[in-house]
Order: sequence, then C-alpha cells, then structure tokens
Amino acid sequence: MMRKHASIPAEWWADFLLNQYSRSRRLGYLLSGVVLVLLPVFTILDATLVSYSNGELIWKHILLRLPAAILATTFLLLHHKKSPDFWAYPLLLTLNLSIVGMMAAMFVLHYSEQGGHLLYITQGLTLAIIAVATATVYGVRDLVLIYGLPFMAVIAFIVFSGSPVPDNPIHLIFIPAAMGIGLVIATMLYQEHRRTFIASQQLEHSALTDALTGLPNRRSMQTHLQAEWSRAKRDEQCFAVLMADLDHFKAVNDQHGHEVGDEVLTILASRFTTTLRGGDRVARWGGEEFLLLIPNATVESAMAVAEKVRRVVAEPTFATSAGHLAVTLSLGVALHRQTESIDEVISRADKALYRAKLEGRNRAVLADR
Ligand SMILES: Nc1nc2c(ncn2[C@@H]2O[C@H](COP(=O)(O)OP(=O)(O)OP(=O)(O)O)[C@@H](O)[C@H]2O)c(=O)[nH]1
Repeated sequence: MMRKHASIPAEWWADFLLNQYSRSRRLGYLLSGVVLVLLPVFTILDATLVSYSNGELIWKHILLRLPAAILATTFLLLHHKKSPDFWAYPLLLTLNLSIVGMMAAMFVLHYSEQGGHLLYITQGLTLAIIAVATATVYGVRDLVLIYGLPFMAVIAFIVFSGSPVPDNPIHLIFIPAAMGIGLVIATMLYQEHRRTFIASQQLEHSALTDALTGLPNRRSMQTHLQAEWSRAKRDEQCFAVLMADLDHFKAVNDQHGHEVGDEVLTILASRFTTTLRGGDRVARWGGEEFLLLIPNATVESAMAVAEKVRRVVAEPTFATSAGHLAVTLSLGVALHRQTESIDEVISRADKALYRAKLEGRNRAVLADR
C-alpha cells in the first residue's frame, strides 16, 4: 500500500494548485529543453546503430518525433512570455503523452527488428525520467493516462500481431522495471513536495496570525492596508480605518489575572469575526488594540460598522472562567482621504480613539476629515 498523502487543508487548496502550476512550468521548461536535445541525438543514434531494412524508416522516425518536438518548442516559447501558469500542466501532460506515445510507436516499429533491443532499453529509461518529472507535480494519478494508453497499445500489439519474438527478449524487462522505479521515485518526491508545501504554508500562516486570538496580526493587516490603499487610489473609492481599544482592560488583568485577560481578548476576537461582513477585515494591532479595515466605505457606513461592533462587545457580557464580565470598547473612525498615506489615516483614527476615551469610553468617534 502507498503511504497516505500528507493532507492539505481545504483553505490551502487554491494555493496548492497555483504552486503546482508554477512547478509544472519549471519542470516542463526543463523537460522541453531535454527533449529538444535528446530527440536529434536519438535520431542520429537510431540512424547509426540500427540497420534499417527500409530507407523510409528514418523519415517515419522523424515524423513520429515531430509532435513532441513541436510541443516542447511551444512550451519553451510560452515559458518565455510573461503569462500566468495555468497552461503549463495541461501542456506538460500532453508533451509527456506525445513522448510516451512516440516511444510506444517506435517500439512497435522495431519490435521484431534485428538489433532493435538497444532502443527498448533507452526508451524504457527515458520513460522513467519523464514519469518522475510529471508525477512529482500531481502524483501518480496522471501516469495512468500517460502510460496506460500507450502501454496497453503495445501489449495489444505484442499479443495480437503474431510478430516473431525479438532476438533478445530479456531486454523487454527494462521497460516495466524502469516504469516501476520511476513510479516509486515520483511518489516519494510528490509526498515530499506536499509536506514541504504544508510546512511552508504553516510557517507563513503563523507569521501572519496572532497566536492568542487567531486573528491576522499587524504585519498581515499592513499588506491588506497597502492593497486597499492602492485600490482606493485606482478606483477613486474610500476605505475606512477603525481603531478599537478595550476600555479599562488593565483592570481586568489586575483583578482577574492575565489568563482571564487573554480569555477576554479571545472572546472579543470571535465577536469581531462574527459581526463583520465578508470584505471587512480585522487584525490584532497590538496589546488590546484592534484595527478594522472597511473597504468602499462612506462616513455613514463606517460609523454604522463601528456602532454595531461597539454594541456586540458591550452586550452580552463575556463568559470567562472568572464569571461574566462587562466589557466595553472605544473606537476611532477615519475615512481615508485620496491624498493621504496609510500612516496618516491610521494616525487620525488613533486621535479619534483618544477622543472617544476622553469623552467617556464605550463609544465611536469620527476623526476630523
Ligand atoms: N491579558 C492580556 N493583557 C494584555 C495583552 N496585551 C496587552 N495587555 C494589557 O492591556 C492593558 C492595557 O492597559 P492600558 O493601556 O492602561 O489601557 P486600559 O486599561 O484598557 O485603559 P483605557 O484604554 O484607557 O481604557 C495592559 O494591562 C496590558 O498588560 C495580552 O495579550 N493579554
């Protein structure tokens, strides 16, 4: 039995697919180069090593190799264009299918030829290399297609053609042996690739997530702010920044301990996430301070979000291990001006938050425009 795949969480599948596309592109690029070098070499080797009984045979060989050569050239040309990667895997698959098909056809052509066994060996080994290249991208699944069809065709030919057995049939064993080795190596490399992908995703996730609340952290929010700032500039839209800070949180820590303080922060985070709409974002900006980003906002919509958040925090009370605690939140709301930087809009939201605290807390205050 094959080892079970390292499982990739559903939310990472899109990233994994993108990763596979770009891997296909890199592998396909390499493979196309190898193919374009090997095809002429094989043609010359065939012409010198195999005594053709028929002068037309060399042209048949060239014609059989043409589809693979065209596909490899197409791959190299597309690779050099600055385009997205989605074409790379289907093209890599087609290229490999054309190579394996070509080899199967040459096998059939040479099956009963004197001295043809040399070809069986080189063909078998080349198949193994191609198998590894392809299967490391998508696992062994697609090898069924790449190998299955040409392989069945070759078996059918051997069984039904009634051709005489070649002089050295023992060499035929190289083909399934090379395929088997290729399959094992490909599976191992594919598993390794999945594990590396998962590890790098976990690393990236933890670098962008606040460990206590599970919310995006400041670094993550800075990326979103930058993206929103660019979009707002391009589309001439406004976004709003809400700076939210728990009221008298020090007292919670002092009276009930840091652990209970942590519980309050975690409950607060879950209230944020259940209250905000899909496009809105929230991050833990620091300590007990949270930054909310509302895209495509007006003064009215931003204040409505701030008020809604304030209300869902104020009520109901927070169920902690120290009992039900009344918690409130103050917010500073700033609408981004077309001419100002991210730091400037955050600074205005901060000043509005400061005013909210001064004016008695548990309220949202709009920044000066
Ligand atoms: N439990 C816990 N406390 C934190 C964390 N981060 C910051 N704090 C605490 O948050 C408190 C913030 O205190 P202050 O800045 O005085 O603010 P405050 O008591 O909320 O008062 P106002 O903001 O003026 O309403 C400090 O006691 C910090 O130790 C954390 O991750 N966990």
